[in-house]
Amino acid sequence: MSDHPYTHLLIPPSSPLTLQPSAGQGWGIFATNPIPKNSPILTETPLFHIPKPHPQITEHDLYTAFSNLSLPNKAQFSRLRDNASTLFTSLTNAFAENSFATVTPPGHGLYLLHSRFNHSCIPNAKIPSLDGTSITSFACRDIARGEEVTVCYNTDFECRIRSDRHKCLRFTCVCEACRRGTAFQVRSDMRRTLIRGLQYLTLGTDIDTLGIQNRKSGSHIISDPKLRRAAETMNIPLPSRLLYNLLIMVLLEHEGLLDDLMVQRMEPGIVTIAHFMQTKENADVARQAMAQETWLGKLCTAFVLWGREDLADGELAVQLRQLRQLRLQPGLS
Ligand SMILES: C[S@@+](CC[C@H](N)C(=O)[O-])C[C@H]1O[C@@H](n2cnc3c(N)ncnc32)[C@H](O)[C@@H]1O
Repeated sequence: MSDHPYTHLLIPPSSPLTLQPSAGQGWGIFATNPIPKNSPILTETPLFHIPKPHPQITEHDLYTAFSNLSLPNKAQFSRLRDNASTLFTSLTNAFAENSFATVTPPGHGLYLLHSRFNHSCIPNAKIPSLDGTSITSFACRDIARGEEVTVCYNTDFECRIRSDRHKCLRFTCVCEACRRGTAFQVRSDMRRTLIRGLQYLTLGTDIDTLGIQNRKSGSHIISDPKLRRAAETMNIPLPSRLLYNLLIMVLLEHEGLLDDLMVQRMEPGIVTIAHFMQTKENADVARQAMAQETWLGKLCTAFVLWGREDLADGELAVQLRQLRQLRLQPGLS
């Protein structure tokens, strides 16, 4: 182990991290000190950046980029191994396993250290989308000294079950949510199936068809045809919409996925739904629910709304249908 090429990869002294073997997943990055939730973990600039979409990046582009590196950087690059074991068979393979997409400028960069983070379906770290070519990862929950730092390699895994996730990953994930035969894994699949169904009810479409017109819908998720039709035509009443969204938050929390970034993404929509209600009794319950401290508290308080309708249901359905039309137009997101 002492002479493994990764022991020569340079970690900035300011980062509380070390590289070491990780059971069943090659090597990984581990915390050498506690890392508090929301604090930065590691900032890294790419060894090189290629301003092209991935399929257009050729072996020749990579060879040119490699040739232009300084000698110490060439040496760093030469330490990369396929999952810490064998040499990569081509620059294209090495780049595929060690690069991240950047948004501005559009392209892909080769990041020696962030590519050493192993994947977890319940990660403790995140890498926000890249503005500029420098990456900073941060802790999405408290990380203990000695704990492995992990990120989720895909963006929509919160509503995908184990078998579905493994098709996307191309390796057999060994994280807690994937360890077969455990009670946690069984419950995890149940929670993620429920989240996917609840998303169908609130968005009117399945994750696999989101934003795509005329594609086979994932409508098997909701078996009741009446409920499915109501979801697809955006006719789910506001009180149910609120309950479905609160239930998603509770399920995400139980799954260990409700970090601050997720709350920032989800909360504004839930607050809007609560404020949109026009039937006074509903609006009063929604206000009381939203004043509760925890997501479970909000859900329990809102539960009396189950099965109710609201005066604003029709107006909301029209607005949501318009919004969906806009999203489906090319160039709009
Ligand atoms: C970008 S590398 C991560 C670092 C790698 N472990 C190393 O030693 O260089 C991605 C590869 O690590 C392995 N890996 C990452 N996360 C894993 C996980 N949760 N379970 C099993 N293998 C994992 C897989 O072989 C994957 O193709």
